Amino acid sequence: MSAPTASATARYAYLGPEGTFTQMALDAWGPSEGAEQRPCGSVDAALALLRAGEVDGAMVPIENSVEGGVSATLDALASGDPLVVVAEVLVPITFVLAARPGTPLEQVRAVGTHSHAWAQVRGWMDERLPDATYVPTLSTAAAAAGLAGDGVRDEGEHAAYQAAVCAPVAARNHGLEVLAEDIGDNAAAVTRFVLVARPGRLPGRTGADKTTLVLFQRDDHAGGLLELLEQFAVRGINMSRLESRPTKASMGSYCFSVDIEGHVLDERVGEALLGLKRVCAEVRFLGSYPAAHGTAVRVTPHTTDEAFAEARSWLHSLRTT
Ligand SMILES: O=C(O)C(=O)Cc1ccccc1
Repeated sequence: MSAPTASATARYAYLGPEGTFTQMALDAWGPSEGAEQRPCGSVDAALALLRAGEVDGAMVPIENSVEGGVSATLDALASGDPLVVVAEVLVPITFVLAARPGTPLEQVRAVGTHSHAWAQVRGWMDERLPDATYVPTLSTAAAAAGLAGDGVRDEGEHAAYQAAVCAPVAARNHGLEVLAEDIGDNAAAVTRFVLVARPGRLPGRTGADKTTLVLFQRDDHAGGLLELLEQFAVRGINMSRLESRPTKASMGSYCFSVDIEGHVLDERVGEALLGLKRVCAEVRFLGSYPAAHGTAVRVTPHTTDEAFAEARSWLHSLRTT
């Protein structure tokens, strides 16, 4: 099937409200003029709309260069009705500290934001607001909205924090004052977002592709993880992410969430999947899609499609003569 492109009539859910980094990723992914954007309060809510068929795709954060994997997304994709990643987007992140107009920095005792944003401004906070406590919110823009009193249930309800860490656009949207700009500890911080769809849209091969898998072991035994990893190693497949997540079935039971370089249509990836299928209790295929960096995967001479085809025809000749 063809690679997905943003379509004017399509409907996309995203981790909202308006002004999140996830919305920036959705805007950066495709020309969304005419396309419907549906902000959702959580990653789970966005994926539920997708599973229910109410939207055609959902943009969600999956990983960032400072804090690692976004557990809510990894877990939601590892269970429930199958979904697949059809595109990835990298967004450079710039954080501001915003407050209701007239709030001096000294009056900030608590700060609201998304857990991944907090992890990226911890150094700045330690230096400038060492006594401030952290109040987790479902997104950075939700923290800004809560501060401004926008969208709160009860008129009298006020946020339990005096400042929010959010994108400059979220501060603007809610009429907040920026107390400090560029407060991220790592200027090179990047977050990776994925566009998820219901299965049935396998993006074409580009030569610079990634495949995402969740691997469930049959049982817990010595060398179990090695057994999974060697399926990639012997076929010259590089991994770009590996995380263990609890399966939630029992204490100590983990599955492995993995990104590898290559497309399911590549022979070496197909062969690795066959190997994994034999040794795993379950292999969940979460899609093959173009890598955002666009750099072609380096393939060693003995793991090209041609090398596999040649070996297969040699075996066939042994069996048929
Ligand atoms: O809360 C947001 O704006 C998001 O899109 C999630 C997030 C939070 C922090 C860094 C990157 C993405």
